[in-house]
Amino acid sequence: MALALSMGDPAGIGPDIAIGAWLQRREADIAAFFVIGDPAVLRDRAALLDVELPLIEIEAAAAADAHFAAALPVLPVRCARPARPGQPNTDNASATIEAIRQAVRLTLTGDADGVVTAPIAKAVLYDAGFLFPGHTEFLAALAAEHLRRTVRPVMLLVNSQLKVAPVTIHIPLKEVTGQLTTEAIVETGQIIARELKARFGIAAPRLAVSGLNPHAGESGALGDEDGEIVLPAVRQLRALGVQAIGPLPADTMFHPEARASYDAAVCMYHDQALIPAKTLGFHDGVNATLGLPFIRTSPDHGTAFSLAGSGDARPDSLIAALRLAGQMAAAQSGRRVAGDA
Ligand SMILES: NC(=O)C1=CN([C@@H]2O[C@H](COP(=O)(O)OP(=O)(O)OC[C@H]3O[C@@H](n4cnc5c(N)ncnc54)[C@H](O)[C@@H]3O)[C@@H](O)[C@H]2O)C=CC1
Ligand SMILES: NCC(=O)COP(=O)(O)O
Repeated sequence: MALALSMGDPAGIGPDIAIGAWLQRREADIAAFFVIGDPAVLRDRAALLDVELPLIEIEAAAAADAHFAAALPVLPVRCARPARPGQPNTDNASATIEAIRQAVRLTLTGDADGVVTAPIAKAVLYDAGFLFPGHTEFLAALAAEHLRRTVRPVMLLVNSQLKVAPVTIHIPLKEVTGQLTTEAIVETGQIIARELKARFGIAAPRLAVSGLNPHAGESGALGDEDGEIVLPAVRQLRALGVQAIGPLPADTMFHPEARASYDAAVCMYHDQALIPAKTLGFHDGVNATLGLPFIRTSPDHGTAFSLAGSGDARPDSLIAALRLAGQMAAAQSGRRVAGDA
């Protein structure tokens, strides 16, 4: 079986990095994957990049494995309009979304090993009526439909230096305090601890939980949430058998000695988690969604419209995402795939 790679915004660097990852498939030792997207966009982008791209249109995911060594397999989802690099078009939003849907469907039916997503431009999809803040929340909704229960997705950023997850995800900063609850922190911590064991082979995961306010509230002088919301969550996690410490001041929990004391950091909001993640490992960074009934990884960067078709978009983060998805699939099934140590 192969991994399903949704094409992302066709005007962004998704096509460039998909081509780049396939061209490096041997030296990068990545598991087989197929793109769900528009073959014409990939052909045009390869021509613009001046690279030779053998591409094969497939009718079913099952055909991907057999072709992957010789050609980039593509399960067609065609764009409504020609994709112009760097010029996103809301008319193509439905193809972007359909590619994600198909990747999830094929993974849930067992026809693909996992979902890997190339970047979407959120504002472009919002303009086309997309109701979810990002992939993470959309994938959770698809998972909830499948499982017939609510699903809490956890956005785990992974690079060689750090694993870190925000509890609240894509919400305005002014709404963080209202949405941050002890229950949300506990659920997030439990999901991380469970999946670090199951998917990352960490037998006894240690979590470091950040505070919300400067200096984790400075004993309440700089905010009540650390004592009233975060501390009870850390205590509950410990009572549930999860090794957790905190609330820690977020500004001093990411230096090398601090990072050595935990396996994953749990932060209270998006930038508190993503700034250290992207600063410490932008090009080897992967965004993995935990808490889903399927594997999902993604490069940690966005659509980088100004780089589309330029030849300057590095495929490294996508390669890291494909490798991690391959390793997670192997851990899930107990078999070895490319990318294992
Ligand atoms: N998983 C996803 O679908 C994600 C989507 N986005 C979306 O991407 C759009 C653009 O977001 P930005 O904040 O500008 O972030 P961005 O990651 O697209 O770009 C940030 C900077 O990094 C550079 N960069 C990004 N990827 C690169 C690569 N592979 N090689 C070399 N340089 C690279 C860009 O040129 C830019 O200077 C937004 O609409 C955002 O919502 C952002 C992050 C993740
Ligand atoms: N900042 C990370 C990001 O935007 C990724 O979001 P998602 O589309 O993977 O939910």
